[in-house]
Amino acid sequence: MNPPNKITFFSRFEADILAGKKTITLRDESESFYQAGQRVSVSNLEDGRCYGELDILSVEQVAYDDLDDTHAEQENMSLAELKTLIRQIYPGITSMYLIRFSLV
Ligand SMILES: CC(=O)Nc1ccn([C@@H]2O[C@H](CO)[C@@H](O)[C@H]2O)c(=O)n1
Repeated sequence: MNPPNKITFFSRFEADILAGKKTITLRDESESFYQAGQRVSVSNLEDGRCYGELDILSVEQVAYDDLDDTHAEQENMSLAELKTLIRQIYPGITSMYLIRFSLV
């Protein structure tokens, strides 16, 4: 089975993604199937509305404890905000998948 060629984000990130201010996302094992070179449609989780396409540039594992200011900058937030957010979305997670993307 081919991995789904779509990715969803919380709708509050749409503006940052379209402006090129958010260029990475951190996901758990359930979304580790994305592959560099893949083109995916991007849509809002809440209403399913598709608003563009992303090229997946890389997928690599990263530990929660290794998140740094560079990751936060690529998420267009502070490191404290990013770590709090991850704790909310993925309670107790220690290892994630860092997915780099560019808007098509
Ligand atoms: C919609 C859905 O299924 N899942 C997720 C999971 C994560 N994220 C964002 O990725 C970054 C790191 O986790 C942060 O910016 C998160 O808010 C998201 O938008 N949607």
